[in-house]
Amino acid sequence: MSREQRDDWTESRRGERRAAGRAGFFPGRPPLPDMVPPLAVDIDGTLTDGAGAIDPQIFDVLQAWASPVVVATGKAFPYPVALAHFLAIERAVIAENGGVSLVGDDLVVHGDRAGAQRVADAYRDEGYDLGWGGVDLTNRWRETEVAVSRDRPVDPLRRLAEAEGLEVVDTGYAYHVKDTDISKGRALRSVAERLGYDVTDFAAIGDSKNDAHMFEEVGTSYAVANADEHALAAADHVTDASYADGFVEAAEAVIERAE
Ligand SMILES: O=C(O)COP(=O)(O)O
Ligand SMILES: [Mg+2]
Repeated sequence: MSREQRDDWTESRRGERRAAGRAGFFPGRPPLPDMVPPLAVDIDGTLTDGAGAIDPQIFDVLQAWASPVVVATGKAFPYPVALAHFLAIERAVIAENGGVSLVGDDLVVHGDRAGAQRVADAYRDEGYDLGWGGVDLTNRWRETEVAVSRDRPVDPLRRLAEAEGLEVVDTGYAYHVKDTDISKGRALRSVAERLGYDVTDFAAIGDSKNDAHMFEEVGTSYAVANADEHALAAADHVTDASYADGFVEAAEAVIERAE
């Protein structure tokens, strides 16, 4: 299959799924309206269940969503790209807490890894490892930051990060050593423009501190019930349900407001 054929196939699949979604063909789901806001959605703690696995119920919602869906995560770039690919939704992703963003073939790296790498090297020199075991798939593909397991000491990490003018963000899944001016919110402003929207057109759904900047930028934001204090404080709304159940609840609330 040539690239053009693949892209045509993806476009037609996306059209079929959206048509199915709008016709209410998905189990137990009313038809989705044509005009819904573009959606920015976090992965860990939002599209997952309590054990960290992607919850299949999110597939129908994201595939049928009639406006762009931006997957915005603290994870390294390959993770959201793979999720968008296998969902056959457009490639509009934010990775590394806003350090990298992609819209179609337009890839922007908003930072660099050098400072965070110096922090990681100094942390190791003090006798701490990053906590990911053998092959470090958490950091292997990172270009703008370094993530450390939450079961490792955070005080020396914060001290070393501050000495480099960097910050440590605890997402509930990892400690991220990153530039202070990089965020999902700043990257979403860029992605929205590249998609032809204003960032305030978006609805955003997330669960932790690294989503708070995004919540402050968008038109309406939802924290799922399992969110941390930072996300709960920054969100316009909080769902009753947790994890992916909370995501579906928030998505349905966005739809209701759009009708
Ligand atoms: O990688 C993390 O620490 C959290 O990832 P998330 O932004 O998708 O929740
Ligand atoms: Mg999260």
